[in-house]
Amino acid sequence: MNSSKSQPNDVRPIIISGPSGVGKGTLIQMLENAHPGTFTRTVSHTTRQPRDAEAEGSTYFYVSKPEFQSLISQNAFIEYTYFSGNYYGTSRRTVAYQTAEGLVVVLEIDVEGVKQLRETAIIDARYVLIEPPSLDELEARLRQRSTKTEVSIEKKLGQARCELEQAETSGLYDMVLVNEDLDASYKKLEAFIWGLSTD
Ligand SMILES: Nc1ncnc2c1ncn2[C@@H]1O[C@H](COP(=O)(O)OP(=O)(O)OP(=O)(O)O)[C@@H](O)[C@H]1O
Repeated sequence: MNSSKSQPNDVRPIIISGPSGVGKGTLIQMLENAHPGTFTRTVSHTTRQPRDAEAEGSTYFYVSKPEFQSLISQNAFIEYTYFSGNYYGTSRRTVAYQTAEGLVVVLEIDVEGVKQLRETAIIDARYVLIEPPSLDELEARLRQRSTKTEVSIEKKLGQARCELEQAETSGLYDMVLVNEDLDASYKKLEAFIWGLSTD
């Protein structure tokens, strides 16, 4: 594509969802590699302690629990979650700053999160669902990628079934992409972002 230098006309954040192992990270990395300076992932806020080599503002913004809770009450997050004893959230302001700098923010948000965003209209974004060609293929990708135990692969497949059923709610996504052939999927995603037809 000839757009490697030009920014898309539509710079609204791109929200990507889909089950674990479907290829979200792979496709996002391909976008970043092909269009340096166009896309950015967002930096989340967290209450967990920084690990070695993690820097404030590049891996996370580190805040205390009371600070995080105060931000929640100010409606500062597009979405947030409490996981393993800590909060994690995506701040509206961070996304707005990145967008104002001319970057297209790419966010990975699960189907439940997307439902909430659509209901509250808290962010003006474009929503993409990545689906596997089949659950068997998803299982193959999860196995190929990981050293995880049988239990955790079964768990991910169970979650995938639920997520895909939920995602069928009409109107939730602007684009549904079945990630069968990776290069073909990438081209469709790129064309969608640049508002080009793939017919
Ligand atoms: N179209 C494709 N065909 C075959 N393999 C693929 C395809 N897309 C991605 N993969 C492979 O599937 C595996 C899972 O991909 P990836 O890690 O990008 O998934 P993900 O959706 O980001 O998962 P998670 O949400 O768990 O981070 C990787 O090994 C990747 O190389």
